[in-house]
Amino acid sequence: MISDIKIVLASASPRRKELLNQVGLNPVIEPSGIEEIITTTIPEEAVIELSRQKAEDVAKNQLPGTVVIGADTVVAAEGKILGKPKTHEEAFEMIDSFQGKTHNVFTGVTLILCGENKMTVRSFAEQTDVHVYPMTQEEIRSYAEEDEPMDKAGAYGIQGRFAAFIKGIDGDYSNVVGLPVGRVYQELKKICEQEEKA
Ligand SMILES: Cc1cn([C@H]2C[C@H](O)[C@@H](COP(=O)(O)OP(=O)(O)OP(=O)(O)O)O2)c(=O)[nH]c1=O
Repeated sequence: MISDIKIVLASASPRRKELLNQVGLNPVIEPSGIEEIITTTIPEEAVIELSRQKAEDVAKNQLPGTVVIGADTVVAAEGKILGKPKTHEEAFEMIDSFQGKTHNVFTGVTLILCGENKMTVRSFAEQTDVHVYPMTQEEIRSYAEEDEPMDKAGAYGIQGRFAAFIKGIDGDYSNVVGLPVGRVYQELKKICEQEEKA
């Protein structure tokens, strides 16, 4: 049964843990220590690569039967990949680049089932399109000066005050918050079924 699997979440993001808790899963938290360096201009590839690095880093230390989950989220807007802003000024520029427009949020997820001698690895990327209302320069300035944007890809939190500027989305909401939890649950179910057959 899915509730019997030991799940290790290779992430420091409180949102990812909460999303797993929401569907009845209680992961152990072990953030990876990798440095996040993006080496491709294709967002789907970037998030898959980073999610895999995070999961592999943590999977090295696990007992057989454990499933490690790694994830990474970026925003793709106007042909650029946006991670977390380093300064409030950068947060301003990121938001200004997509206000009044539609951008894409990608979360890459890697699940690793640790075995006696081998690791079974599954990765995927999920896309959600986010439509943002036009914002005044003052609205952007005031939001970008807060703490809320600073630990988030694209410099906003759809689950926070930035909801005031969200016109709508196409795709999975939880994917924007950092983990497409429905798809993760379904993948975990498949792993469970395979384990039961083996
Ligand atoms: C776009 C968007 C992103 N985010 C968050 C999700 C991710 O936590 C974060 C992107 O950073 P990530 O590098 O994907 O994750 P993280 O640094 O928080 O955690 P770890 O690397 O340890 O796994 O942005 C929101 O919470 N709301 C949003 O609307």
